Amino acid sequence: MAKKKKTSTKKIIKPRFQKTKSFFGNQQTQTIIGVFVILFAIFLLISFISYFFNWQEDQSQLSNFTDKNITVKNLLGKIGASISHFFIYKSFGVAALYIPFLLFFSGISIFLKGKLKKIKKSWGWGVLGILWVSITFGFLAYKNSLLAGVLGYEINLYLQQFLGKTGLILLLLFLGISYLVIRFKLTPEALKNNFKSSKKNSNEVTESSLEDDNQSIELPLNNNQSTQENYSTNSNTPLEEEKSTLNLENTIDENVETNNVEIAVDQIVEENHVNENLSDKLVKDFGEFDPTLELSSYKFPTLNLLRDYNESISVDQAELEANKNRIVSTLNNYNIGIDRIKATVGPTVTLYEIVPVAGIRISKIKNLEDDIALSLSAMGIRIIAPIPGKGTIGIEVPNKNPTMVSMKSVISSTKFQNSEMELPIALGKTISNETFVIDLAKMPHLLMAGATGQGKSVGLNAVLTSLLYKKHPAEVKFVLVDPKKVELTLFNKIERHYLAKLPDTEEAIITDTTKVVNTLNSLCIEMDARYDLLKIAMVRNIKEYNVKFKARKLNPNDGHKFLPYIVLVIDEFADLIMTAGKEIETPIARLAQLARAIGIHLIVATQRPSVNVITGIIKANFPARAAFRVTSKIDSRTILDGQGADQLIGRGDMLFSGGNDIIRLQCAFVDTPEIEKITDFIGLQRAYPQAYLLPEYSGEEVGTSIDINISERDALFRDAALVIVHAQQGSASLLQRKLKLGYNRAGRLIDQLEAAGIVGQFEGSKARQVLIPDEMALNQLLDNETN
Ligand SMILES: Nc1ncnc2c1ncn2[C@@H]1O[C@H](COP(=O)(O)OP(=O)(O)OP(=O)(O)O)[C@@H](O)[C@H]1O
Repeated sequence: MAKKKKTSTKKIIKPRFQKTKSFFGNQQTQTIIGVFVILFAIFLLISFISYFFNWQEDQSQLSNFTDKNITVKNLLGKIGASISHFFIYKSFGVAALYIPFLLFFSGISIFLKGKLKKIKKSWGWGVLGILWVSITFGFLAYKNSLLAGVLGYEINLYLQQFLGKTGLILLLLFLGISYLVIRFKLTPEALKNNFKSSKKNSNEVTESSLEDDNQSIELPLNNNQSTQENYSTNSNTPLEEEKSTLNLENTIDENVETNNVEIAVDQIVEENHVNENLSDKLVKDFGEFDPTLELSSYKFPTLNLLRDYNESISVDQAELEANKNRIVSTLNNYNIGIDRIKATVGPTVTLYEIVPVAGIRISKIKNLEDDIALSLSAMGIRIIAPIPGKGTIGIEVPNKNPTMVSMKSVISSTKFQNSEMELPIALGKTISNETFVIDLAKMPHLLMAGATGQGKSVGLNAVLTSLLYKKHPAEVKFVLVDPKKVELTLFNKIERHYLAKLPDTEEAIITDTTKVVNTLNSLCIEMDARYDLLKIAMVRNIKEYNVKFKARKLNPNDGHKFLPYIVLVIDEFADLIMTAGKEIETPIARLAQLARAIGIHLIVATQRPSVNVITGIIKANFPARAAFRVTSKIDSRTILDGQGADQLIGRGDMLFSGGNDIIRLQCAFVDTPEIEKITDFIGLQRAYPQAYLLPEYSGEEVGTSIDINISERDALFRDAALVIVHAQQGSASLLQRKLKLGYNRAGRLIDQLEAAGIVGQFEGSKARQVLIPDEMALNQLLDNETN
């Protein structure tokens, strides 16, 4: 609970704070502020110094600050005199001189983009020091008004009242010593060590000067006498002196014999060491890695690009009353008594929450759904029995005058604006008129279904718009698949900002089935590559990886890079499955199963949510489903695992299931002109040199070579041959249908069959001739080949 409260306060403060932060974080602003502070410090220093010489004469003039006839002697005029008077005379006395120095170093620090923390620290200590000096002078030199300053003197008097003079002396001593100990780490040990090291330094100086005096010592083998002298300078007691002399004599004797042999000693190479971990140093020097830097001047689309609609929900009291009466009387007809009834008016539907009298079975009301709908003579009635989390029964009845939910209203909601989700999507509004925001990164894939004209494309646009309003081009990339070739074309304008594509392709938006297969396989390669990067970085998901990369803990020379999220949007999925079958389903299923951790998320929309389109394996990996109106209960069950989507009223009325509960929403409406404005706004800004490039996938071309090696034949070659021979018809579409293959693969198989001499040559629109009469002949041919 407490935690919740905390986040909500944070949410309110953040946007304004972020603006200020980015203003001050701006390099130009920092330079200007830095220069200003440095010059102001110099201004203060000059005026302070000048004040010490002229204060008595200037002081009397200050009361007439605005009088033109009155002049002051301070080098920096009336303002200089006034400021100095305030800081020196009225406040801290001579200690105020430290203020310009503090300002000067702060200015330098800001100018050189130093750390704010350091500046704060030096000010903290500086102000304490100034106070201490001022109070101490207030106590010791109270007669000199410039030494102490009024403030220092007054504090000193105040403290004297409580502590007496001796007490104050002791307190000042204690504070002064504590200051030195904490600020400059001045402990007795430190002083002792300092003293020792300075003594040692002076010894070293003496020794080295000795060496300088007696250069022959460099070659001890030739000059015994001086060596002895040199060593003995280090001995302390006479005994030690004697020992060392003895030892030396021995060595010297040996050396005398060998003194002609030269010895070359390799220089000892000292390894370099650093005091700071490299990544910490990099972060300190350059700050955290900022992925948005390349497009640092990028501006997010503004809210005024979105249209305003008249959106205030009007509550029609008469309509509410009439519906209530009809509900009560219908239920009474079936002997269901009602205890209480409450209405919540939403944008498209009104929820009537009913508390039945004790003893009524909920299933009884649920079974009467159609009868109630009939008696209310309205489509779109949905009965929720019971409402999860409440003991009531809900009946949703469409409003006579539904209200449109504009994209602007959901994008501008604080719920969306303050959301700290990875991939926030404002889908629409709930029945209680709250903006409904979901995190695509958590879902992690979304399946959208709805009959034609019920709002799917608008829904997809709402998803993309949400991401464009919240994510920088460096953070998210879209792969758009649009077989209809019309829905997503406008997004072409933001290709170099937000889209990803295969290398060597012209259009980023994919409309062709072959390219879809290649792109899906390329995404699988990207997925595997990302998993490798995650493994090397020893992190579990893209979020942790990017945090580590930003903290400069991953070296770009090892292949590490900032990983943007990739959102794959497929419109008209049914079309693709029908034309390319397994070739599409396999990579989709693979991506859906594995891609969540590495930041690839799928949004798949289909008109036909039938089981051969949304297969078990796809369904199992898409826990989040959005259903617009569908035409049958079966379709509703396929998409939502429950009915209800067939009861919706269309035009963006939708049910969303995030895994458990099903929520009724009115999808936000965004029109083509609005999308055009947004994409224009983004598209006209500076962009990356090209779209984000996906890894190359070398899908084989159709029918390139007839000379196909037996070992390179498709695994389904024999099955395909059988199909063709049985049907006596050499067509690729037959293979597609019978073997559930994609167009490409079927085409490749036909080529292989031609190379094997099973079918004849390509004859335009006619099916190819089949050259093998029956299965036996086929077996014979294939067996001969292997022998
Ligand atoms: N959220 C909404 N609010 C209000 N009206 C909507 C909403 N969504 C869709 N509509 C209306 O329904 C029409 C059709 O919507 P849309 O083009 O999204 O349908 P669709 O499901 O994509 O159809 P198709 O599958 O044929 O492309 C829109 O032109 C608009 O008038």
